[in-house]
Amino acid sequence: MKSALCFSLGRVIATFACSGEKEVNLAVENAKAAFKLWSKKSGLERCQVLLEAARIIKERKDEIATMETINNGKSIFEARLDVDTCWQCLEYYAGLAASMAGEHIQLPGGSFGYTRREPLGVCVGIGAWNYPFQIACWKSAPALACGNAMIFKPSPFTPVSALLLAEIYTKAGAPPGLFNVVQGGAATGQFLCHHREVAKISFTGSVPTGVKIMEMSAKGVKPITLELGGKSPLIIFSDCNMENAVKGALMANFLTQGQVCCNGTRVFVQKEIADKFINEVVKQTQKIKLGDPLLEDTRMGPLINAPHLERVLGFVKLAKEQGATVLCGGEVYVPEDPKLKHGYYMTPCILTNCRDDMTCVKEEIFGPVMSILTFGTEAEVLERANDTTFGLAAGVFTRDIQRAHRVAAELQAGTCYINNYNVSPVELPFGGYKKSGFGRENGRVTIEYYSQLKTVCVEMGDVESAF
Ligand SMILES: NC(=O)c1ccc[n+]([C@@H]2O[C@H](COP(=O)([O-])OP(=O)(O)OC[C@H]3O[C@@H](n4cnc5c(N)ncnc54)[C@H](O)[C@@H]3O)[C@@H](O)[C@H]2O)c1
Ligand SMILES: O=CCc1c[nH]cn1
Repeated sequence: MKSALCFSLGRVIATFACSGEKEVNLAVENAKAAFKLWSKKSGLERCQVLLEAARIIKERKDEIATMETINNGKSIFEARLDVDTCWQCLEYYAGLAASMAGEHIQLPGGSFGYTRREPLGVCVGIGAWNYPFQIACWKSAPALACGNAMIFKPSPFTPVSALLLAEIYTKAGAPPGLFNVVQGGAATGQFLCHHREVAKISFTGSVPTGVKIMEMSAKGVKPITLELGGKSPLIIFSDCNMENAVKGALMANFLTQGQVCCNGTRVFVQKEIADKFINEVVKQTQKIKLGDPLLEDTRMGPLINAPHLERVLGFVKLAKEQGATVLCGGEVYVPEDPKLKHGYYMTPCILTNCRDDMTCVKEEIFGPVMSILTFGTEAEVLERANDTTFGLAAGVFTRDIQRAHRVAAELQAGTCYINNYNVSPVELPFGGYKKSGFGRENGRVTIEYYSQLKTVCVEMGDVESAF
């Protein structure tokens, strides 16, 4: 079976064989062998390998970013920022690996107990196509730090950059098979999820696939992390710093051509400033440079593939039919450069006159489409912002510090941004409420999702038998 990689510019750049059951079994066997060695290493020894891998990522930043741009279509400018979040992630979990420890608990009569934080075994990571290298790092770094092995399956639309990570871990001193990449789509993913020897699955992707992963993991009673989709609200109060709010709205909608899970695509603007905000946000959106993603000044490249472009354009068409007004964009874009003419480009789109019941406001579009809604009061906007089955992220722009924290506390979302949007420092946990999933990536807490706690109870006296 072959999987063709379609570069977002419309050309096939490589083909990969999809892994079947036999290859998945082999990857699991190799991972088990690597786990035996790796899980016996001290935290400091694991830290050293992760730090060396982070160093190599930094050293090869431009090469990895270029590969990611070719892999996915995002601008080289953004791909470099993604790579920064990757080596930072490895450095962060390297530090935690070295300092991982259990507790000592004193019991009566000199007896005591202690806890050991132990790895789970062979973990599986399954990734989406929007942040291919970053997703592979965000999953593998905490997994390896805790002493696990990982088999990673990238999306068949972006199979390339995870292979670079495998090469880097090996160069950094990881045992062969510790981080293995298998290629393929749903069938390969299913072999991995059903495998008896797989201890944990960490999945990033859509809600419907997340439901299937949950069903498969339930059969094997396997712990899972689900990083799923969103339809996040961004609330702009009239007392905001307008310039920052406009910048924030662009950051919340147009990174990676709008194909970002936590995008704040429902932009609620307080009525008093709506006209001014809308004018400015349209002006700035029209300035975004589309084109060859490998050029330094490009800020938006093509969407991932033709069916996805059609789907996103379909949302814009439906929004118009349902009464929304297109203030800019929402159209196919054909760059002047003839070598780009087969790319899947569209212009970034701003919709106004939106209502909460419109499809563009309710469903995840996963493209460069911002829906603007107006509101009157804080209580009203909170109710509307939370009226969604998703809960990945949310944002608020205001100068009123009490209001900012009050609103953040009321928003039903895993991450709330105050006066910024779509920054992802590795120190902060990231993950969803409601149908956006559960479990977390990044931050100290992720150690708990890749390890299990063993309690050792030690008797220092004689057994007091009940019999
Ligand atoms: N919350 C997050 O951190 C996060 C990050 C990035 C993307 N996403 C979400 O991902 C979605 C877009 O990504 P996508 O289109 O690649 O998602 P998708 O669900 O179609 O695919 C994700 C991965 O799952 C695999 N897969 C598909 N069917 C499977 C099955 N039955 N069993 C096992 N594996 C299977 C795919 O091959 C791919 O590797 C959006 O909804 C987006 O919001 C979420
Ligand atoms: O797509 C969602 C994951 C993400 C957000 N920012 C960087 N990565």
